Amino acid sequence: MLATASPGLQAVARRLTLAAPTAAAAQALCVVRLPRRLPGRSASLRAAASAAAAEAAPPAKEGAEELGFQEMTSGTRRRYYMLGGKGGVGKTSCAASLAVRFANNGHPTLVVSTDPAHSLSDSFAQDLTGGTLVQVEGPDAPLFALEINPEKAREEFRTASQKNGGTGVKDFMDSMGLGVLVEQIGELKLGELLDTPPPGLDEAIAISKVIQFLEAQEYSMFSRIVFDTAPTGHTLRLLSLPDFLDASIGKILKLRSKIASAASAIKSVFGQEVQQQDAANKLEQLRERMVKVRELFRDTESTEFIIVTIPTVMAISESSRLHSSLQKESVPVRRLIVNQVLPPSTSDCKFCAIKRKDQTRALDMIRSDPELMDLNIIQAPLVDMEIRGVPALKFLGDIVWK
Ligand SMILES: Nc1ncnc2c1ncn2[C@@H]1O[C@H](COP(=O)(O)OP(=O)(O)OP(=O)(O)O)[C@@H](O)[C@H]1O
Repeated sequence: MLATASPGLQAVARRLTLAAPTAAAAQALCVVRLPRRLPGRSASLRAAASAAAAEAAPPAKEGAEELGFQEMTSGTRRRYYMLGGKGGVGKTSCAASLAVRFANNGHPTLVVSTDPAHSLSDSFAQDLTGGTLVQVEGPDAPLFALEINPEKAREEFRTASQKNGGTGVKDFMDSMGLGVLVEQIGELKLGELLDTPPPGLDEAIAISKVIQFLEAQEYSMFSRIVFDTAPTGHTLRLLSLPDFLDASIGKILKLRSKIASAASAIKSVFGQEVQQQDAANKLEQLRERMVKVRELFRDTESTEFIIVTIPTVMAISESSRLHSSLQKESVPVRRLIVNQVLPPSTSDCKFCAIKRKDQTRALDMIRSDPELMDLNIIQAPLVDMEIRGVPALKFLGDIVWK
């Protein structure tokens, strides 16, 4: 693209990609300038935030339900917010900024990443890795982060499945004329199910792990839980996963009961019954948790899925498909964040004018898309530097979550 661009455009593009975010670059690009000094709570920061918010205010939409931050923060009953969308649109930045905003409004908050490629640590500019609760330094009320390691979470199921079967059992059952049952188990590919999991299983296990955690006393303090989910494809597969697991685990459990009587003989020779039982129990547990994940996703009282997008045709088309799939699965969606919107400016920068026109077209597309037009649209401005660290997230959060 650079090769065919005009010299002027090339110069701007070079500045876009190479330059450190200077005041001049920000002005040329008409982005919202993040205050250079971000002490977090200074009056100048608040003033800058509200000026940017006024600039980037979403157009009033007739007939749309008014959904502000007030509504998100009211009440102490626990609520879950899941942010999802296409890769790279700003899911983590929006999720982390929402978590900071909740914490600064007095809600003990937990922000969880279930994306196998975590970026919470990068976003908060703090080490939050390790798969356990880590307190985020900075906000007024307690804010904890949890990066779930899907690989680790899957390990226990894989271990159980590896114990399931083996040639010793097969030979023994063959000799008893029951080899066909072992083959049937083999066909179910129980081991493979967990060794090379179907897409979405990692994410499902990660979320189910969180549900398991949330039942523990240690987690009872959190009144707001924000999920930074994996990109769209994972989310969609995750939603269809409980049915898939229901079917395969259901078959396994049926077979287990068929085998039960014959297996008692095996037990005395190989001690395998206990292991079979163990694997089946783990799978049954997994299935139960998947059902809970599905219930959580569909609970309109406590859960909301927020789609994050950017004003480009490709991202909006994907958001439209995502919303359609979420609706089919009865997942409550009420808000759409359009991130990285160029705020209005009096600058005559040609690049910005073209870019803004493109974005305006994309925003119009949202307003006429049957899947998206009824959602509450929140516009988040493009700021002139990477949003990293609590003060920057607070800045973004104050603009986005009004
Ligand atoms: N409004 C914004 N203005 C400027 N930069 C932004 C904005 N929102 C996000 N970014 C930047 O865009 C990059 C990607 O953002 P982020 O990691 O939040 O996206 P993501 O959707 O979570 O990505 P992934 O799909 O890879 O997890 C980051 O460098 C972030 O700082």
